[in-house]
Amino acid sequence: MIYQRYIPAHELFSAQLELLMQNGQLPTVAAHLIGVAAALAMFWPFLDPTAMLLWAGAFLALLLLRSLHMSRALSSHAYRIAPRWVYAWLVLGSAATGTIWSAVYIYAAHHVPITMQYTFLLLILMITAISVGFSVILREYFIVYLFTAIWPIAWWSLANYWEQPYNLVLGLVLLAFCALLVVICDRMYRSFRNMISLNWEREAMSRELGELTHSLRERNRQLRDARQQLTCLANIDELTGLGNRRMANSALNDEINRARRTGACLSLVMLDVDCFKAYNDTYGHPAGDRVLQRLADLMQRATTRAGELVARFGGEEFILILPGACAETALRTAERLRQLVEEEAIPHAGSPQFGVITVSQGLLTLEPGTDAQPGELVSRADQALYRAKQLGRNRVVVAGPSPSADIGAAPPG
Ligand SMILES: Nc1nc2c(ncn2[C@@H]2O[C@H](COP(=O)(O)OP(=O)(O)OP(=O)(O)O)[C@@H](O)[C@H]2O)c(=O)[nH]1
Repeated sequence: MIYQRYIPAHELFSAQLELLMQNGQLPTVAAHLIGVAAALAMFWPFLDPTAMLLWAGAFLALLLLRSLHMSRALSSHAYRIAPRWVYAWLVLGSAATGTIWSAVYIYAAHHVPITMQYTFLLLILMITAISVGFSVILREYFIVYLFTAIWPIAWWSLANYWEQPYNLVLGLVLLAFCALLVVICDRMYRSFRNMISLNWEREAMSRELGELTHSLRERNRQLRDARQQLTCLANIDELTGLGNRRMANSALNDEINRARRTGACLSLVMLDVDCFKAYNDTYGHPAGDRVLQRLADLMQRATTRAGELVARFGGEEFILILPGACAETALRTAERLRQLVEEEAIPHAGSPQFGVITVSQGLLTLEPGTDAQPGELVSRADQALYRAKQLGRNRVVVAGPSPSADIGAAPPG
């Protein structure tokens, strides 16, 4: 469809019909009404008034029918559904009105003065000239009118050349007039058709462009979604739904830079499940997985402040990044988490000291104005965690300036 640039013949025909009816409906009725009124005024003294009124009534009824036909065809879109049928009726109406005018002229020629007769002819020619303006959209439609309204008068004039002095000349002039109008009408018809085709092509192209833009937008959206999904997959730990090590590293980097810029504190907690190997050995690996998921929930409950992030750093080790938290606040958070885990009371027969799942944590705070690399911070927090394990597990150890200065903040209760 996108490569089609020429209007199909049936669509061109329907468009011509539509244009003809839209533009021609009013001028047709108006021109013929003026013609009827003028004919009545001119012939009233010479012809039988009753016959004239009957004629005018019949003509008006015909005009009304034509107008109704056009309105119905336009509103029901019949010109698209059954264009041939609509066209046939239009041509029939055109032939009927043309025939009426020529018949009236020929009849009046025997009953009215010659000046009146020629004035009437001028009137018919004027109506024809008005018609040419819009009815050439469909060449044949106009030609039918021309050959029913003017052509018979021309031949009648030639056939009766002896009756009136100018009949011969008039007949020849009218024949020439018909020929001229046919040529003009053909030219106009071609330009109208080109205009419709061009219009159609422009509309088709802008429609295609619209569809193309729409599908490109849709494609972009899909790509954006896919990218988001990929980013998500690349940063999320499948088991716990927390961020993974990759996300943690990137967040830590960002937070160190932010802390450096704003001069705020930044704390970091490394957390490890105690005696987890024993748990796996006792309860099985799937049960161990479920414990990790429950712990992930607890860690999220303990870190609700804006900007705080929990990630799975690897295996059964987790990291908590606490932007803006100085040592005291961070210790409170870590301790609350330790208690939450303890209170969760997940049975752990393999934990000789506690009998439930516990966690050890190493906490490190980056004081304002201190510079450090992410790896260095993680390593120092890890050392504090190692100390927590050494000191008996289930506790938080705050990293000091050196490993020997680490502070075991929360002895097991
Ligand atoms: N179920 C489960 N176990 C895991 C996962 N990742 C690591 N582990 C287990 O975690 C255990 C870690 O054991 P260790 O490093 O020896 O430490 P631990 O037994 O926790 O002892 P401490 O750390 O000294 O208290 C190993 O048995 C791993 O198999 C996991 O995704 N699911």
